[in-house]
Amino acid sequence: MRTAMLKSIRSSLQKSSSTAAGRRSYSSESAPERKVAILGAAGGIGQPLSLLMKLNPLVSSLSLYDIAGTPGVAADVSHINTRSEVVGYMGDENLGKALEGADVVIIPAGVPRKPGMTRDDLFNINAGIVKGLCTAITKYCPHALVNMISNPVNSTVPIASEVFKKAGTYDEKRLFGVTTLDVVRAKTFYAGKAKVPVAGVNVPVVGGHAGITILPLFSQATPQANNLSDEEIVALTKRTQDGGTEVVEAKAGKGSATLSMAYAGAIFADACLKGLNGVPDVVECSFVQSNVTELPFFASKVRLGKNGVEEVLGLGALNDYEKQGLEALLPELKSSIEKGIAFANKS
Ligand SMILES: NC(=O)c1ccc[n+]([C@@H]2O[C@H](COP(=O)([O-])OP(=O)(O)OC[C@H]3O[C@@H](n4cnc5c(N)ncnc54)[C@H](O)[C@@H]3O)[C@@H](O)[C@H]2O)c1
Ligand SMILES: O=C(O)C[C@H](O)C(=O)O
Repeated sequence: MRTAMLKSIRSSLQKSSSTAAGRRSYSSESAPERKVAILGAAGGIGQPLSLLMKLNPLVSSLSLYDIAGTPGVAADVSHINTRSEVVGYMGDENLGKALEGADVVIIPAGVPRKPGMTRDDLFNINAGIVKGLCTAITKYCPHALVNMISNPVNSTVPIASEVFKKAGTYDEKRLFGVTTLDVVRAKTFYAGKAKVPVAGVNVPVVGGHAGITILPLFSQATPQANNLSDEEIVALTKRTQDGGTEVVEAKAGKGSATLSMAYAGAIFADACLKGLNGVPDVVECSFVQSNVTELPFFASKVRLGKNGVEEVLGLGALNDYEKQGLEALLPELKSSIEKGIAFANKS
């Protein structure tokens, strides 16, 4: 999937460098019309994500919304000679127009961490932002696939589900917490340690998206590396769990992961679009409503289809270390989920 996306980005870029590019018709123009809305499009994630979605030939309409700054981002991105029409919308009064008819809504709106903060420290601000945006989704595009990036994902996804339930629009197949960055990191770190080409690596990451709730399953990594010790697997697990903090500390007060997140968000949105378009066997990890554990939401591999989630796949066989990790994460994840549900129902 990633290779396919890179190919399509490369092919778009190659076409851009041709003088005849503007007159060429792209084969993807025969793909269905798809509107993608990005809420928080002028932010650190929003801007590169807008660029990557503009490069995606499956998108015919790209709607960029933020409380400020979107006219500039939209004008800039709109000059790229790819398929989608780009429109920027700014301010609450334009949110409805931004969302109307959207097939996929990606939400990176909200504040990022600073060093010393946990993702849960963002709850007080981001919970309200997500609640407001999801309320608008119930009115203007209740059938859209929602890709939630705003942190704490372990709570913002339950908030969204409650907002949708209250409005009578909830469809568990259409709500996703974006945990793709954990998979991206696990692949990169594993390939580096195992000394295998990263392009062919796959690592499922399950649980949630914060600290120990992020559980990479290196026992299921492909290709299986036999050259890694137990200590190295523990270190890889910890690095994956702390990947976000590694970036927050390196940025030293200037925010959290934006570029790698935009990449991960673009991969996940691309998978959603492929699923909607009927491409078979599109599988990504995501934090979704789930029966895989006793918790109502859990990240695991998910098969995407024409209605969103087609199948939530099980965890597969875990080794003892991963079983311990699973037991350890459940209480924290449960309390983050409950915190989100309680917030959404408070008013
Ligand atoms: N899921 C993940 O893996 C992951 C990875 C990285 C960051 N994040 C989270 O993504 C969020 C955004 O991070 P960032 O670095 O882009 O932050 P940022 O501050 O650079 O950008 C956030 C944008 O949201 C906008 N915004 C605020 N309130 C809004 C509203 N009501 N409607 C629309 N837009 C609104 C802001 O104007 C800003 O442009 C943070 O919560 C961060 O923790 C999640
Ligand atoms: O770590 C953060 O605060 C941002 C994001 O969740 C990440 O994993 O990079």
